[in-house]
Amino acid sequence: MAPNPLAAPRLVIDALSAGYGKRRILDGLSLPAIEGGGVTALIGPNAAGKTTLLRALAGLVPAKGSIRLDGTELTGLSVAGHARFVTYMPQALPQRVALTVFEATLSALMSARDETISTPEAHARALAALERLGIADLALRGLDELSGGQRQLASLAQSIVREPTVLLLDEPTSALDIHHQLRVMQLVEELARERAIIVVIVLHDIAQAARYARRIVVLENGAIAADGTPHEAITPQMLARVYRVEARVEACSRGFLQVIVDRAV
Ligand SMILES: Nc1ncnc2c1ncn2[C@@H]1O[C@H](COP(=O)(O)OP(=O)(O)OP(=O)(O)O)[C@@H](O)[C@H]1O
Repeated sequence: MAPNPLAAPRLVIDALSAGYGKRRILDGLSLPAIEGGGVTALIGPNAAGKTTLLRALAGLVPAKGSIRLDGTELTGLSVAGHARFVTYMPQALPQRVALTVFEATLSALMSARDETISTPEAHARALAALERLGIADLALRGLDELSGGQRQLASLAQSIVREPTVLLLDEPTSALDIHHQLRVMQLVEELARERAIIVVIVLHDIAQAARYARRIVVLENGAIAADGTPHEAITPQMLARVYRVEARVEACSRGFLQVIVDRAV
């Protein structure tokens, strides 16, 4: 059964195991449904398994167990089968290929669609994606001529233009200055609400995760260490246990949650 486009989609992960060769990184991981309409941030220390989880959701590492998007079981589908529903933006910046930013965005759109789409409409959508990210001025520049941050924005344009039901973003702001970090986070949050899609985003900036995500999932050693609203998940106790830092969690004058780290322990 195809996902119902009228209702916010639900992604249910049940007893998911995934890894590399014989090495299991996720071992029977289950999560209450991730719902569309808001951002879910996936945080946790280095090597916790965050990328592995996103890659398993995108069908890019072998996985056992169940990943259900509404009525559709994703495990067992081919990479192309996953791509009908899920778009994954990897942490590594895209290869230096000889396409312009516009051509790469257009090509990402065309490769994601089952049905045909008229050329003017495809062009309009590609341009709209670049405009939303504030990089329309880069449309005719070659991908191989861009700075690291510009390449990250171009890569993000290729992900959002596909209009997936599930958007998985692995540290999409790691190369960006503070203006572009906030711009991207605002856009991602708007897209989740406007299109009622599922967005799962891996972030290392805990305060940014708290500000833009509706739900925070903390991963540690391939298992869930905390899961809830930012206030529920981000606590001094969690930071001490999972990140091994002594930290205070306080609201700033505008009510945004701040993490003040005093020392590593
Ligand atoms: N291609 C691979 N082959 C073998 N092991 C891998 C591979 N990719 C990752 N791993 C291992 O899987 C574990 C989890 O890695 P993963 O990249 O999922 O962590 P992460 O939470 O995303 O980390 P980081 O925050 O450092 O990016 C690590 O121990 C890592 O060494």
